[in-house]
Amino acid sequence: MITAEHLTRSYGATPVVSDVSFACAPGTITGFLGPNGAGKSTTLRMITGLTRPDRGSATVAGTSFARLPNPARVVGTLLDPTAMHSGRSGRATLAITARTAGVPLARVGEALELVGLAGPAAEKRVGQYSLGMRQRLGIAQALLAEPQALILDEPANGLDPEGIAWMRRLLRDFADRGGTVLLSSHLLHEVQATVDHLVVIAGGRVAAAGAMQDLLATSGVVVRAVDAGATATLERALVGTGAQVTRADDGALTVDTATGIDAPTVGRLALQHGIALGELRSSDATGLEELFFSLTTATTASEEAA
Ligand SMILES: Nc1ncnc2c1ncn2[C@@H]1O[C@H](COP(=O)(O)OP(=O)(O)OP(=O)(O)O)[C@@H](O)[C@H]1O
Repeated sequence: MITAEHLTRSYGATPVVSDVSFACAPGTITGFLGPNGAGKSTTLRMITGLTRPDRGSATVAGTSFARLPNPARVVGTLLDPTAMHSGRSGRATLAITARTAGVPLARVGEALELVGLAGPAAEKRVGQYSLGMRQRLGIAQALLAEPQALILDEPANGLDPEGIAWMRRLLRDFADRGGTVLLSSHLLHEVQATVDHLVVIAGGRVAAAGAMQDLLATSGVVVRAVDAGATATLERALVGTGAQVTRADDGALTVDTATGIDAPTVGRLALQHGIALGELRSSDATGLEELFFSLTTATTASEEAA
């Protein structure tokens, strides 16, 4: 189990992470999703004891990271693959980690095999590795001491599609054996097929969280007026029916179908108000994309207004 409770951090006067709380259960993969600069790395660094929160706390397996006697055996982390010593080989890098964590050296070969870096690649210096190879080595390092949890910051960075599919299988297998996975990404399509749960962060705050299926269910009908000036009228009319409406920067309104409103109802309402529609569709096909987009832009807009 990984928990974050009210994690809050500012740099100078700028709040970077504000009151972020969530929990990741064993046997699941949680995606921590947000645009660049949303506060993902800062949150993961607070969970892993690298950055001190101004407020709030985090635990892994019931204990704060700093109090874990041998953290590598409890939680494998991949936070910055470019921070590895470039003069050492992949094998030597893992051997040092193994010694530090008290893991038998035989495990190094197994881990290299597991991430597809066995053979000549293992003997190359890390400085000669591509970003994808560094990510694989970082994942080997995280898995080396056979932890029960994994915290990975943008693990798909630099991986090709085959690499992303490989990582997906590896993480699913880890979770199926009871492990807890928390991984961050700024790309929705990267995590969409991988994770069971999502925590969406925007502007340092949790914008949405829950099971993937539940989050998909909160998407609905997307409607857009031809004349941008009519958007506010349309939004008011929709809200007047009790619908929940989110407005994106480009004027598209997403109407939550959970409140019972459907596309024909939205169309009729627009007609009653004399509003010509340029777009009216169900957002099912790209539901999560709409959700991610609307949540992140909505949060940004509300912050600007504050
Ligand atoms: N040590 C620091 N000092 C000052 N500002 C920082 C520091 N670390 C992060 N920030 C700022 O905090 C904000 C959030 O950064 P963070 O790296 O947590 O975001 P992120 O969601 O991981 O983004 P990305 O996807 O680009 O890595 C950014 O505006 C960043 O510039």
